[in-house]
Amino acid sequence: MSKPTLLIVEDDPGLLAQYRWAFPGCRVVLASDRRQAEVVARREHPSAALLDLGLPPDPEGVSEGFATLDALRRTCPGLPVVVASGRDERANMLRAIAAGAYDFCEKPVDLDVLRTVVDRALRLRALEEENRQLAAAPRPSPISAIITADDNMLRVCRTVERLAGVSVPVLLLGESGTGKEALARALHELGPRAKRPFAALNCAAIPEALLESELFGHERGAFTGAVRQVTGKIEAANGGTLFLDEVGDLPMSLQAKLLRFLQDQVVERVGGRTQLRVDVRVVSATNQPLETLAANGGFRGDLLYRLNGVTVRIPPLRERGGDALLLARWFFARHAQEFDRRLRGFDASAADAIAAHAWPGNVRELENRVRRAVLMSEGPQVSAADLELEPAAPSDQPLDLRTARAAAERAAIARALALSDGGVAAAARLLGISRPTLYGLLDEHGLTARPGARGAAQGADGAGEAATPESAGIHDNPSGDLV
Ligand SMILES: Nc1ncnc2c1ncn2[C@@H]1O[C@H](COP(=O)(O)OP(=O)(O)OP(=O)(O)O)[C@@H](O)[C@H]1O
Repeated sequence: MSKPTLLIVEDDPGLLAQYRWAFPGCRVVLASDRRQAEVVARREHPSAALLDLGLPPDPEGVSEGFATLDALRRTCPGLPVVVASGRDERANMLRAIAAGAYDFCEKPVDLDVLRTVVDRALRLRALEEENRQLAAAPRPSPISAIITADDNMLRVCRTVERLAGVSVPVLLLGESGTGKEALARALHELGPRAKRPFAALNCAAIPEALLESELFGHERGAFTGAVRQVTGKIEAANGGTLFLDEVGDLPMSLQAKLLRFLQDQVVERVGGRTQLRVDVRVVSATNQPLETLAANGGFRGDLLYRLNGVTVRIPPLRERGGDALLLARWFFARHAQEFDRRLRGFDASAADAIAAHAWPGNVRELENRVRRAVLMSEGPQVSAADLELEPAAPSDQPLDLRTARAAAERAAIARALALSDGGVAAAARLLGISRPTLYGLLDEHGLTARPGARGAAQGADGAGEAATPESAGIHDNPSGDLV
């Protein structure tokens, strides 16, 4: 863990020298007036501050001290500031507390007392930060195969989780590659049928002539070439779940037969005479507007009614906030490991292009592009060209200023996250803002950091930070920590 940063604002060189060594558990940064205090606070994001109220140009009064307190509270909201002031200045101390100071210490300070007060302020700050991170952490999807931080998609996942426990037929509506099959499997695996079979049939991928036998099976000799008895998907799914993908492509003749099965839960193999009782949960999916099809006579209304006990609409990837980048990083990590490629994530062009692309093929398209890029990339980082994506065109930026600013802010954050591989501390540094501010903006824009990156980000925060300028009152100490 890196040491917490303590900002000390004091104009007395003797006291500064004393303070410099008084907090071995902290990285101490110094400022001797309001301007320096603001500069250092903005750059160093201290966890606590100690502030002398008598500062130049009013070292005998308190006006500058109060102005500095105000400035610090504006620069670093939530920063606990411990105020130090001369004896018999109780009224000032109380005024400081009323103005938002965390605590006060009388001068001349007793270092042991001061250490205790500062320590308490630091612990408070750490606790607040931890709570904030927990609150802002991406809520995990209840379905392990689904990576998302988008509220609507999380709602879909929770619905699927709830529906898994009951056997109602579920109709999944969504564009190709949005995760319909993944969710159908989740409906099966999270429910009581999990130990029984899951059988999937893509109604659009099988020629009409073979589809009936695929679904219902056939007896030996049922038709030319039927040399042996074959079990259909419905029978194969007995006790478990049958997933009918692209159900909108089911030919009319089979729609009637499927309806009979759904009504009676019995199947008859092609060429057979016996009716077999089965217990099958049906989950179906389509990217076609079934209701319109039904209204136009292209799909049986009574079958639609049977299939959609509950309809779950899956949003396309382009409507899922920052999911494209989140998923891209996730697939990147997976495939870089799979292919043993030591790449350093996405470059800026890739991050921009991923955020700008409309993803007509949704998650499947995204995974394919990332997999290919991981395999083919020749540079240290994956670029837009590696992903075979057009560089993001600035021309579709909105003209309305407020929207344009929000879009630009969102794009910059997404880009910084991608460049820092989802690490919050590094992204905040790239953006020139504090981590708390970034967490706030992530919430505002519905973006997420790399799941699990928060701890790592915290650890990395102090480590690589170059905080120097003497002008801002920062000096080196022999231990190598900045004091
Ligand atoms: N949110 C997600 N997180 C991780 N992987 C996902 C997610 N959504 C989809 N996938 C993966 O993307 C691929 C495509 O998903 P899936 O086959 O479930 O889509 P689909 O909607 O059924 O597509 P189609 O309609 O073309 O059959 C699969 O490999 C799936 O595991």
